[in-house]
Amino acid sequence: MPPYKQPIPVHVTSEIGTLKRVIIHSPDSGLGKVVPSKAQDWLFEDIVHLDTMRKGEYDYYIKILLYFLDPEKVKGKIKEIDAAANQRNFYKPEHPDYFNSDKVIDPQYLLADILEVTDVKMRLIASICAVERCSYTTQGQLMEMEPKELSKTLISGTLPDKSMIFAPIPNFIFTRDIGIVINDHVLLNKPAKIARTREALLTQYIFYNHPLFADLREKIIELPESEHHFLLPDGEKDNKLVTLEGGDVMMVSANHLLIGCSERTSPYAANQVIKVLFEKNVVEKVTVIWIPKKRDYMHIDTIFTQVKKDVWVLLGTLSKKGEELEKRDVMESLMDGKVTDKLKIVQFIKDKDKPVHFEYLEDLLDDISKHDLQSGKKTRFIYSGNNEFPFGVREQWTDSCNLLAVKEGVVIGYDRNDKTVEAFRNTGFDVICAADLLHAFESGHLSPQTMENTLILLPSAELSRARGGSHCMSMPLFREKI
Ligand SMILES: NC(=[NH2+])NCCC[C@H](N)C(=O)O
Repeated sequence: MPPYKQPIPVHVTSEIGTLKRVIIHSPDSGLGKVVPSKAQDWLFEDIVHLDTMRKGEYDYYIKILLYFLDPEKVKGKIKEIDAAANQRNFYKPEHPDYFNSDKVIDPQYLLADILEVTDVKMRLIASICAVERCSYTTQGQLMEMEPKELSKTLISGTLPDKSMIFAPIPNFIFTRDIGIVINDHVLLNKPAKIARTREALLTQYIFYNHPLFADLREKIIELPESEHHFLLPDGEKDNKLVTLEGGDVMMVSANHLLIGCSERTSPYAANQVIKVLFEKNVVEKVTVIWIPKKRDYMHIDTIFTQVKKDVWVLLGTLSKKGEELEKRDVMESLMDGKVTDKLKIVQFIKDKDKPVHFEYLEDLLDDISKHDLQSGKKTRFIYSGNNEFPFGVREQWTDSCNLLAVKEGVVIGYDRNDKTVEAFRNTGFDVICAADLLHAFESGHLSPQTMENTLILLPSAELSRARGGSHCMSMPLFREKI
């Protein structure tokens, strides 16, 4: 069997252990089909320029991930890969020159693999056509397609002749939200928004059918709906909704999972997750964080992420810091409308009746650093926008708090969040932009193994308009233990 077909280990016990395998999805043509009248429904606030997003931004993300996770694919080859004559073929999952890594994995590639099996192909086409309300003729047409082309079509919604048969799924680049690895289990998502339904369906088929995940089948967790949910009158349905997206789930240490209750993840789903995980003995502790149901904070990973055992980046206005500032200067808050939306944080421990309450986000994060991760150091907090009004909220909106750790202390973020970058520098971090980092890797001045305490800046004018950062654009499958 070629390496891509052998089962791979799947295991994540933290947010910061050295990243070894990850699922990402390069912006497909569907992102270039978003129209203003649909942008809100499809969860975009703006129209992105696809070419710039790919060449000028996302391709850097891929090269950096490959340098850290699968260096042979890129080391010494960057010039060649990006030569105009090669037309970005290295980045196209359907092309023979595709980088084809089993460490940095695109679901489009996996989907093409599983569509080789006729039974899977038939069932998936039927399911998608039911959801997308396609005609019987369209189903037949899809059945005739080659797996690689079909995979592209099922994602982008566009046939090879460029006609559109259903809506794109432009948020598929945010692979964080499709599923989450919790120790050696994977929890599949139940998206809250219709725009993300097809992503969940494709992911379900990939995890249940691709040979890479053959050893994982018994460990896939799907959340059941509440019993007899279909009998509930409309008014009562809301309380029993089971919706959950990966941006609200964080594996902070082997025994401890965080779940956000947000615009996207319902309390009922959080309850189901806790039940299943405790029953299966997957974790001992689950902390639920209620955040305001607002577009700006769609998931908890838009409010905070982890950088090192003892360092976190977070939004000040929702934290202790925010409240301290408010108390200090009432007038300022009256003038600028800065209001602290208080979070509610409750921790459940297996076999203990009484949950533990945390007043502030910093208290919880400090507890994780000191007790779960044994950092042995004073916990440090880096605030979005350096906590200066109005930069904290401005930069949070462009994902200053949504960083992906490729190893402990080395994180990828966006280049546009100047004040947050300044805050990183003040905390002793090096800051380097993606292009300079690649030069330094190619010339041998830096190496992924020796780098530490660094914020890597990704160009982000287009990517940030899709409302997600590098944390959202990654679904870690394997991280080394810390
Ligand atoms: N984990 C995340 N924060 N994901 C961001 C998803 C952004 C996407 N446009 C949406 O609204 O769904």
